[in-house]
Amino acid sequence: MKVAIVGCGNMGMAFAKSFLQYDLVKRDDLMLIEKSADRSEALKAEKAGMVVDTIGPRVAEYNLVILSVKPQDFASVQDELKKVLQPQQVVLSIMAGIPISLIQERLAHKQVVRAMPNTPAMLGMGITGFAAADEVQIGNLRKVENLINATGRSIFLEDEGMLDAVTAVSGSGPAYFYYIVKAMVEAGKQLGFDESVSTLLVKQTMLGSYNLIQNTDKSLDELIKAVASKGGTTEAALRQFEAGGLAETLIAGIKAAQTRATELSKG
Ligand SMILES: NC(=O)C1=CN([C@@H]2O[C@H](COP(=O)(O)OP(=O)(O)OC[C@H]3O[C@@H](n4cnc5c(N)ncnc54)[C@H](OP(=O)(O)O)[C@@H]3O)[C@@H](O)[C@H]2O)C=CC1
Ligand SMILES: O=C(O)[C@@H]1CCC=N1
Repeated sequence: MKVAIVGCGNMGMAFAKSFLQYDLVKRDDLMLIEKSADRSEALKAEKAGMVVDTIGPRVAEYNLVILSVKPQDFASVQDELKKVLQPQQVVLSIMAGIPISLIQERLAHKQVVRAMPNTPAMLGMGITGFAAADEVQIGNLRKVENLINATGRSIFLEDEGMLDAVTAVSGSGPAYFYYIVKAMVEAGKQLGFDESVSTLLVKQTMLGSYNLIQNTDKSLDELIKAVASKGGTTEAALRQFEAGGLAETLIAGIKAAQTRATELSKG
């Protein structure tokens, strides 16, 4: 399969590297289209594929074209892409917010898949929600799904409308996790640990707790209860979180991310 990637930043490269790692795409069959000169130099040094700075006629030779520029940059690629796209090609967009119908209209192209991955894709541990236009041939959809699965796990959504919710929950999710880790590390520092010790305490706690979630049949409430002894320390912390509306704030933040995804769809 020949794959062209338009915009080779964090996510474009996470995809490229996963495809190469699982040998789903050969280096010679990968075209990396990147505008930034610094980034292009770095990509050339990595020898991950052919690096070019603009969309040209050769893009027509690729089976799949991945759009991984920022949503705000879609306008800067749509006209050049429209000129070269062929009906049998598939476009896979990972741009937040922008709906399939708008991509189809701007590119005058029918076979469009839309996906929302997350940065753990860099380690092959991502989770991606994806949806497809009715016009995407089933064989093509399977091929795209296989490529996405090289970056981790995936969920096919019949209802494209839910992709903005995927964006809010798991697309942006890694940043929420880092934010909480950072606050816990800061708390450890304020309690007297130096940064490295505090970071070790928090990282190992997160790793162990994640594995407990994965390896138990207890619910999250039961897991919390198993830590929070009656009249003990955890209860004191949880009471403070409740008083500060921590859960409500997190939920409101995630809803704000969904609202922003919907705004991005309007360009
Ligand atoms: N980061 C994340 O966690 C996730 C991001 N996404 C989506 O993935 C997309 C990419 O995000 P991310 O990888 O973080 O962004 P990056 O900024 O890291 O990568 C985008 C790259 O595209 C380049 N670019 C911009 N315009 C063009 C152009 N006309 N031709 C070729 N290259 C161009 C940018 O260059 P320059 O910097 O010079 O503009 C940049 O290097 C976004 O649409 C985002 O919504 C989806 C899921 C998760
Ligand atoms: O913040 C963003 O807009 C992108 C989409 C999901 C994660 N990063």
